[in-house]
Amino acid sequence: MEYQFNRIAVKIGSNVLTRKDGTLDVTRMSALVDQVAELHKNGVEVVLVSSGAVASGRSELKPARKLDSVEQRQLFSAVGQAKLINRYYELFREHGIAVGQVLTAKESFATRRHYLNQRSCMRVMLENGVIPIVNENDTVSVTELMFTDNDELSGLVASMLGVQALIILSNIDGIYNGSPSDPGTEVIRTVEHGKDLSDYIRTEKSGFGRGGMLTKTTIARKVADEGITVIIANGRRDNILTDLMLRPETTVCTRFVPSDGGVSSVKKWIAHSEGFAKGELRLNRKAADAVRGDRAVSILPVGVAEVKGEFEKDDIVRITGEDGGLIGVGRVGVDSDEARRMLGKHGQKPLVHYDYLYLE
Ligand SMILES: Nc1ncnc2c1ncn2[C@@H]1O[C@H](COP(=O)(O)OP(=O)(O)O)[C@@H](O)[C@H]1O
Ligand SMILES: N[C@@H](CCC(=O)OP(=O)(O)O)C(=O)O
Repeated sequence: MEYQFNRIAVKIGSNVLTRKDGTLDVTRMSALVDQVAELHKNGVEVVLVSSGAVASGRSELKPARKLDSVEQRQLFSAVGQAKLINRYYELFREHGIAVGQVLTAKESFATRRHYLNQRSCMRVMLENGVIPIVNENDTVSVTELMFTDNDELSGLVASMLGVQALIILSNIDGIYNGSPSDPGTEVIRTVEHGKDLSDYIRTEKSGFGRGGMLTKTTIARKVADEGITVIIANGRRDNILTDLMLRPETTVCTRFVPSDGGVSSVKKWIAHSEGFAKGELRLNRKAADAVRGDRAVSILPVGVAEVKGEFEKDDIVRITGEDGGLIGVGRVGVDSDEARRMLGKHGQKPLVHYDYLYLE
């Protein structure tokens, strides 16, 4: 069989795995496992990012008192993740395939060392024919430091492992060019680099989801810019994965066309690290224009109007323009005290070298 990709990440959204009453949809899960197993047997490496812990725990329990949202998330995910991984384990075992659980948190990607550690964990699993099943560890994730949702996590995993495609499965056929429930609206089949979709995306989410279509679109764009095809499709459709892999032209989905420029491993890490930024370099107008231009330029002290916050050498900092708007993120070559001393001076080494600069 001729598959179009041989290493993919598949994100399965809460809504794909959850029935209307909140219980785990084992029939759907089993159908998806069958398809992943078929791909795996035909030599396609698959990493699964699966939601569904909170949703599947919720239906198991009747809390003794009213719980706040953090307690609910902790309790439901603790029970639900065990149930979820157990199901996956049993379903894949029927195909003779080993799976492994990777529970992670945003902090586990915070430094380059953490990031590489996560990468080696998943790489060694793939090397040994084990399918990693990744989810955020909702039992310990602190609200302010959580991933927006598993779309963000799946983008990070896809980028980190250098997959050829990230397939985001939700309960909808793709991104619609209007309200999905309005007659006359249809799925946008292809999204080219730079196409603005903001008019189409409504902020509402489906019943059990966390981030909604907005995070999917933001993540899809970022990942496609790194050279990875991103597909948003309906995980509730029969044979969706097999169809996407074998019959891409005739299967309804939204496909983000990947950029062809290769992005270095360090830049990929930086691209997904804005949430860890410790400080900020605010550029003057001339520097901002230069950085936004076509040429590859580093951030020199002479172009920085203000250094905000405290940071160490090699931390991630936000790069902003005169108006404070985000231009990019980068790994800074000096600590904040030294950066302040160098501010505005000519003939100094770059504060952020171009190789460690990711522009939005
Ligand atoms: N333009 C749009 N096209 C498609 N879906 C949209 C659009 N705008 C908002 N949505 C909503 O996004 C939802 C999918 O996101 P989400 O609830 O996060 O799902 P998941 O749990 O699978 O991640 C859809 O069910 C739909 O209600
Ligand atoms: N870690 C959570 C995932 C919640 C979440 O982000 O869901 P989704 O809307 O599918 O991206 C869980 O397993 O319930």
